[in-house]
Amino acid sequence: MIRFENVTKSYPRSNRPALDDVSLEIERGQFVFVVGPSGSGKSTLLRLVIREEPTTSGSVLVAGHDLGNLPPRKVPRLRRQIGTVFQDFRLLPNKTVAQNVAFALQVLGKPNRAIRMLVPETLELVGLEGKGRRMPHELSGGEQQRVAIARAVVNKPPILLADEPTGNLDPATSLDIVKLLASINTQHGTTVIMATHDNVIVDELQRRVIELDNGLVVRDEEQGSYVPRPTEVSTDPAPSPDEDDLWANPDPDWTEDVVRGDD
Ligand SMILES: Nc1ncnc2c1ncn2[C@@H]1O[C@H](COP(=O)(O)OP(=O)(O)OP(=O)(O)O)[C@@H](O)[C@H]1O
Repeated sequence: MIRFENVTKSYPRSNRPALDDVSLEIERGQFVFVVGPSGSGKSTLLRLVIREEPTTSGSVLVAGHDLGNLPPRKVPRLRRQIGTVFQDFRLLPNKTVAQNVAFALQVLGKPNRAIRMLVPETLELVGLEGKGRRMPHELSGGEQQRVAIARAVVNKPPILLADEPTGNLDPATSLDIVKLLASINTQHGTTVIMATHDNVIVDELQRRVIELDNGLVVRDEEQGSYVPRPTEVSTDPAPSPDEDDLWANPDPDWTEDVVRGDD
């Protein structure tokens, strides 16, 4: 379903590639942890899957489509197949929980009848039944992340990307959130790729683990754990959070496309 063929990604003004000749394949319905120290390339790997960034060399294929050959007008269609969840929730602060989730369907031009059915169904899936009228600031961090997950999956995308989704949560809440992602994976067959530093979670879930170090895949195990190596923390600054904020900076092509309802 997702294939990286000898993918190298170099950012301008960087003295080493963020991903260096990475080849891997993720089957439909898999749950995969991408682990590694800060700066090892985890977020870059996810960004390439939604074509937020082009590769420098090599190919990324999603459902058989080489993203390097995807015309810009088809990028919105790709992104509709991929839900995204981030560390910082990215909820719309002035909308209720239900409105946050509904908004993801409204921008896709879904009819109100479908929205009225899908929103409560999805809030129940993430354990937020009865909380649809709350505002985001009236929720705990774990609940806010559940809203973000509901928003990401309400359109039933086949792929869900989660970039450090537990980074702002305490250990018990983190485990609950990852168990929710795992249940979405098993119940709905959603392919889940989760970037994380959290070795406790990785050890608990015992799923496939792809470990990156300095842009290289150093380990790929079907059922693995993760032992972080404290000496390998990168000194490069992390990218600013706004750079990959799909919600704050929607791709103009994407917005136009969804407003037209172009399929
Ligand atoms: N937009 C960018 N411009 C320049 N360099 C970047 C950009 N984004 C990432 N990098 C660099 O690419 C490398 C990999 O970064 P990436 O964010 O993919 O790592 P990561 O493993 O997700 O890190 P973290 O766990 O801290 O989020 C780092 O050296 C980083 O500084």
